[in-house]
Amino acid sequence: MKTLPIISVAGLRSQNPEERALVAHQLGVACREVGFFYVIDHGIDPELIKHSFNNAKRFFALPLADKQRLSIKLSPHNRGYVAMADEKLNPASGADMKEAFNIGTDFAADHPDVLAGKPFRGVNFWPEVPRWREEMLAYLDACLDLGRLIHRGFSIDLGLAEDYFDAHLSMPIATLRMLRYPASAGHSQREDGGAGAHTDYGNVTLLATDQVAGLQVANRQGQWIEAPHVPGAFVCNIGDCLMRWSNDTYVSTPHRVRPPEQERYSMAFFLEVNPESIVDPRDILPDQQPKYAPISCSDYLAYRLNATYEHRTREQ
Ligand SMILES: O=C(O)CCC(=O)C(=O)O
Ligand SMILES: [Fe+2]
Repeated sequence: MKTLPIISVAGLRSQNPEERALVAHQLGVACREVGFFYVIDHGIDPELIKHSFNNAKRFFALPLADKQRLSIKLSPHNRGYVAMADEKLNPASGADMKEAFNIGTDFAADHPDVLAGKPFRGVNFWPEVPRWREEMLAYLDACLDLGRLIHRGFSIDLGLAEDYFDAHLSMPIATLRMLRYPASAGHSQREDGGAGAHTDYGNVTLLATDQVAGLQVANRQGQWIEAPHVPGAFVCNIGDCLMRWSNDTYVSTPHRVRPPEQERYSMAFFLEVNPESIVDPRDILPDQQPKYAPISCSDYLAYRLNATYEHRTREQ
């Protein structure tokens, strides 16, 4: 495998079940074989994507002190700013030369789940940039709709009721992460210096990239292949939670970002399911011997994030 498959998901919106089944089959093959594919004909307005990239740039251009005031270290709910070299996606390797900003499903400070301190139910941090909040929430919502649609394809492929995941995606943990990788100008020694090799934690990730190369994906032979920018496409990949839920039927695949020649921006939308959803392989594949014990989505995600960020587990 030298290139990633490109899948048009328009057929998932068809009234005709055969057209939906055809796309579901293509998704299923990709999810079993590589866990990575490009999604085209996704229906998200290119203007919205363009505005979102511009907003990400406007955020990263703020003075460091303004960004640090929104630090992820102030949020137990995985929201906020991650400074340059503050994250190691592969702890065995070095620090990632990138900065990031996370927003999630938007909750008011007086929402009952926020007041109750439920995991991942927290307020977002907002930069003081005009129209920023509205536009980024519109983009997050559009990604969420697309994520739900793709899950319909997974359900068909896995032989489940077509709406199987709908109940698990009614109020999911959804994170939009803007990323900026500085230009290395050929100086970096490490191939994984932008982002260390890792698998994603949730169900699916929808990644929008700019035109600067950098993302690499491991193929089954353990070789790193380039995942170049494909105009108008999202890079979509399976995360560990869906791999676990599907008893390893679908695979989450390691990927990394090499230090780009020029400054590079990307936006990753990570979709998990509802925090209280129980991820149990027996529910998806009742005839198989389960390889994993049941776990709630929020417990699984907290366990994975705690391994990535020291600040989450450090004694206060
Ligand atoms: O920026 C990219 O191309 C990939 C980012 C990524 O893999 C991640 O944030 O999980
Ligand atoms: Fe990733």
